[in-house]
Amino acid sequence: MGSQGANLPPHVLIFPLPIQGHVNSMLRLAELLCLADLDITFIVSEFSHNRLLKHTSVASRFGRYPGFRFQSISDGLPDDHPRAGERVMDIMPAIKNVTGPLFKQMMIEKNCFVSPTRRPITCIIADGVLSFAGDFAEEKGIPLIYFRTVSACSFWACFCMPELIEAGDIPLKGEGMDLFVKSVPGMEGFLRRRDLPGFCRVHDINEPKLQILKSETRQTPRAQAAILNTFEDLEGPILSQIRKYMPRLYTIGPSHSHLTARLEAENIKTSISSGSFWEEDRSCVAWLDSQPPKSVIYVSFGSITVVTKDQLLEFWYGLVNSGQRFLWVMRPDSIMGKDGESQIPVELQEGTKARGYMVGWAPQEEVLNHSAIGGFLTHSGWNSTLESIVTGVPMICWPYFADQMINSRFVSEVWKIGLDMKDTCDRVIIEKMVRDLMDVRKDEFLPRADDMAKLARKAVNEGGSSYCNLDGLVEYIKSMVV
Ligand SMILES: O=c1ccn([C@@H]2O[C@H](COP(=O)(O)OP(=O)(O)O[C@H]3O[C@H](CO)[C@@H](O)[C@H](O)[C@H]3O)[C@@H](O)[C@H]2O)c(=O)[nH]1
Ligand SMILES: C[C@H]1CC[C@@H]2C(C(=O)O)=CO[C@@H](O)[C@@H]21
Repeated sequence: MGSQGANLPPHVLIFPLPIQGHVNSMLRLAELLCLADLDITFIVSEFSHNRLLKHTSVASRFGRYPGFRFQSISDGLPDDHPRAGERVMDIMPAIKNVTGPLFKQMMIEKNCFVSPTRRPITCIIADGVLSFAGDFAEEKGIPLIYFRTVSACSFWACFCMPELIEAGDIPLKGEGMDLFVKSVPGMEGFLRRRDLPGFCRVHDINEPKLQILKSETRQTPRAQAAILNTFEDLEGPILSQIRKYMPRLYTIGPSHSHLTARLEAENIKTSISSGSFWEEDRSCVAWLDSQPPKSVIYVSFGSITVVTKDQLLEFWYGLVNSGQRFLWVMRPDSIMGKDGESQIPVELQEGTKARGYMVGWAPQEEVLNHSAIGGFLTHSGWNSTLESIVTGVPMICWPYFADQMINSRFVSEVWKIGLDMKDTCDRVIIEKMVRDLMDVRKDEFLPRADDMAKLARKAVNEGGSSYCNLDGLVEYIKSMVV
């Protein structure tokens, strides 16, 4: 590198698993690093890139950072693959077998993205489930940091999978689901088998989803450092366990409010940018404007959940019969086996007209921030959980798969900011839980949710744990440049 090159900033390659929740949080990390004047190459699948360009302002959002570049790559799945429901797990072998070799070839052909104005990649920040990126980094001697986009509690339970297998807690055969699990240190006494990450719900330990998550998670410590989208006051005891294996662990979350705080501090005026793969229907904000404070329960199951028609009806009756107002996000691809318009019972049509509003995709952060929202019926995806925590909105959790199973247990039993409805889908239970959250027990949940929201905001503002950790991460990335 010539004398001018020596002044160039570090060049970080960021590589998320290309699904909504992961791309969202890695884009926020990318923007936080852009604000620290680092050069970024962001690897995104062609499928996700097209969605982002179509439905978001990502081009103008990152246009203000001259050091930021997108680089697209195939995710190994055909264009018409649903990338939702059970079939989302197809992305794991596809990305390893197809994207992995393409990535290696791209890095070699492009000389690690060197240019007259950019250093070759000085550090790779890869999604914690992309071990092939770690293999490449190790082979080429490039410093490696893993960013696992789920909760610390889910990461830690996955890390303990070998011990869980040894103890006979997995494979979960549908029996003894309420037995407490003893081999996840720090979670004794409240974690039941049914709360383990959904990947443990297999009949045979050789099933690929268990084996993939076990090996991807256990290889994390080979990275020089790890990043988690959480904060110390939320998951401190679990973070202490993880640090026994990975002492250089940066918690920088909640990343969405961290980004807002840093942009405000820099006086950069911007609207919330969600990185959505679907068109946001903003009409729901106008509807919320006309509702009383804390009167509406927001219902959304994220970007992957698929429900059967029977489950849909149970939710619908439960919501209508609760007598509460509701705003419901129903993604166009979220109903299993939808075949034309089926007849919607008249009482549901009337109940919805009177107190409900439905959209295909909402500006979720803005919705949760709205004064009319009093509760969130969620699938417990980690981004949704954090967005709810930051806004002090109590939750009813209906986890669908993966980390959601354990996140929901933490919401109800550890943080006590909501109710866990896992493994049931019954209109009577839904009606009761909605009434409890929004009315009967609201004075129990709201103050605790409010306290946690204050801690979250403290973490991401100047002097807070996530704020200081991000500064530490930037310094560490700078120190890696040779
Ligand atoms: O109408 C909507 C619904 C959702 N969102 C956003 O979409 C994201 C959804 O993320 P998340 O809640 O994490 O759910 P998933 O999309 O299901 O995310 C996947 O990725 C997460 C992070 O790794 C995991 O925690 C989840 O279990 C996994 O399903 C959030 O930022 C929401 O704000 C919207 O903007 N509008
Ligand atoms: C499709 C799933 C495979 C791994 C990811 C994950 C994780 O623990 O990192 C949880 O659920 C999904 O987001 C991903």
